[in-house]
Amino acid sequence: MSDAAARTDQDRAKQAAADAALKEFVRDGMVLGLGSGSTSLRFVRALGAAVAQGLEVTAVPSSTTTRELAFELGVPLATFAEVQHLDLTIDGADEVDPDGNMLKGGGGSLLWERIVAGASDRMVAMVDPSKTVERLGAFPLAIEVVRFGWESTRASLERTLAALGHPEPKLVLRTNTDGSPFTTDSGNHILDAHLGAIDNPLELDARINWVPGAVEHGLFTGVAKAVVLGRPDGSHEVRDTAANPAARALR
Ligand SMILES: O=C(CO)[C@H](O)[C@H](O)COP(=O)(O)O
Repeated sequence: MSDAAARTDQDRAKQAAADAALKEFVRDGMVLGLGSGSTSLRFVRALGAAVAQGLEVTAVPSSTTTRELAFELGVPLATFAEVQHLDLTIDGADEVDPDGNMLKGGGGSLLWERIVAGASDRMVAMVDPSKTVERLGAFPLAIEVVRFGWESTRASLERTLAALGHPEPKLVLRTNTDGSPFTTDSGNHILDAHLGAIDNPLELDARINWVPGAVEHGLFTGVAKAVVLGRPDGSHEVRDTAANPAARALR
């Protein structure tokens, strides 16, 4: 299959996941968290259409890009100054394992995504088949770091990752197309850790945030309570991941 055909298939699958997430999980009166990334933007467009037809929801976006699109589409928005408790967050993911543990942050919005998901009763992930994996880690693990001393933070992270069984981890400063460092909505940088495979997601999740200067990372263990898998033919499947052992261990 050509790259273009694969992309089209992936686009259709993302659309199927976004449409299904809206239909299966969103109800009148909900306060919603909106994710970031292309699948989430598809969800926001579907949500905007539903709002135009009378659906009543309020939403808290997890990035400036998502906020701008939702605003443009007339989705009623709120900030955390107005609401602190959300019913449901719907977001995309870069990888998801059979327990529902995820790698996120490909779009660089992991910190706000984590805050929005953390304020929600329930988080549901939308994925296409290319995102489902037996073991996380082929996709780089995004680690958001404050700009001050990021080089030293990288060295500390390398030591931590090595101690956790990832010898000589490669941590790459994320850049824009012009080569300048990528900056998140919170003004931080991102280091992408190329680990290859993550055998111990729960331990890694707990340990990375101990490193001074590391603000957040893209390993979301036990966060997704369900995963909506969209397929190129427009069908979908909902996987219940609420029984994730990581979710139990975190409580
Ligand atoms: O975590 C994210 C952004 O920080 C996205 O949800 C993730 O990268 C998936 O993106 P897409 O839907 O474009 O494949």
